[in-house]
Amino acid sequence: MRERPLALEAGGELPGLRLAFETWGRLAPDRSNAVLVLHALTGDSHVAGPAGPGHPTAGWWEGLVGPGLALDTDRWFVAAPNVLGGCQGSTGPSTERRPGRRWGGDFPFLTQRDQVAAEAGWADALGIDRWALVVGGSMGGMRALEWAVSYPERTGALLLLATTAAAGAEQIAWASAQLHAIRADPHWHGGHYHGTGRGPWAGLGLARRIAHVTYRSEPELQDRFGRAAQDGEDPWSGGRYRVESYLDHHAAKLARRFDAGSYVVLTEAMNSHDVGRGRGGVRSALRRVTAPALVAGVDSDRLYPPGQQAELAAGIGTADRLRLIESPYGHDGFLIETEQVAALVRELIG
Ligand SMILES: CC(=O)SCCNC(=O)CCNC(=O)[C@H](O)C(C)(C)COP(=O)(O)OP(=O)(O)OC[C@H]1O[C@@H](n2cnc3c(N)ncnc32)[C@H](O)[C@@H]1OP(=O)(O)O
Ligand SMILES: N[C@@H](CCO)C(=O)O
Repeated sequence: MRERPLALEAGGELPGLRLAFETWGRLAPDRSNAVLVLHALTGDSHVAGPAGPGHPTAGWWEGLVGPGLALDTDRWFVAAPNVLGGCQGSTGPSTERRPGRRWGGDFPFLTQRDQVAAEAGWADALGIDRWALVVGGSMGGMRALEWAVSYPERTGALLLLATTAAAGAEQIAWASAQLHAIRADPHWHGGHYHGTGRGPWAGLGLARRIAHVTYRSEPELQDRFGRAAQDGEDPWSGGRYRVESYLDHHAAKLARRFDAGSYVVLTEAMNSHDVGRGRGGVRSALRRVTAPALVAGVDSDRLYPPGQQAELAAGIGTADRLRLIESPYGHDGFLIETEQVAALVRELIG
């Protein structure tokens, strides 16, 4: 819980904010072994570990964090906050603004910088002045970059995965379609639906369908599903193609575990991302990074194409050449190809 309100970049302030977090390993007496892991849009603080109370699924980077793994918890103290504006324990639209009243559609507009400022306050509370490594992919990579630019003295090393210096026109365009899908749902009610027993779940599901296609690659979808019909269904008489059923599954799964209001707030925060804003542009901002850095893209990523990571690798003076994760899975490759991510972690801090 932060005592002071957080002053927001767009104006106004957010009082009484909380960030949920998880940690693994032990913080060294000199506090030099702390690693910050930042999750993507619908991720959470449960980076590793089994499913259990409060965690309907196993960790999303299972295989990366634990004894003997790349983020070896016998050596590193790994910490992961749930992003500000999210819905897995941190303050967001679904949390109470005051007793009995949720934020809903009154939750303020956030930027990645606001979210990182909140994380810096949380790091202060943990007593961590400097991270040995800050790592994140996609939206987590945006925040990792903001950490390295806003707080170079607190960022010991930097690993950026499948991310960008600034949200591009196409990324904003895809996001815009998703925002419209949610806001067009008759149960959206301007974001004030919490506690009514109903919500814009159809809209959130539609947003996830749109997003999920962008998270995967065309060859993967073609190889995996082709033109096949879903078992027992006929697309020519009201049934679905197998790929439609797959998207329906991901839509329903997200609608069960994620808040639409958070999806809107986080998507708008991603759209706002421009590390160069107020800093003389992207190139000038990237020159602020002092941490040894690695930047990697996924070779089949059509949402955050490797050209965006090439810009980062070229602009960050301390970065090595651009690395490519080889994967058929598109943007989600940074979540799925954990062995290749582990190799990058080891190269940077191993
Ligand atoms: C995994 C979590 O949700 S953890 C919670 C935190 N979440 C995050 O961090 C978000 C990050 N996760 C994600 O974005 C995705 O879930 C990923 C990237 C991990 C998914 O990657 P993959 O393992 O490649 O999953 P994939 O896209 O193949 O989907 C598999 C699911 O589709 C289902 N599926 C496959 N084909 C079909 C079909 N024709 N019809 C219906 N369902 C189908 C599978 O049964 C499986 O279901 P399950 O996930 O409920 O077990
Ligand atoms: N599948 C990931 C990708 C976003 O970068 C998520 O849902 O968070």
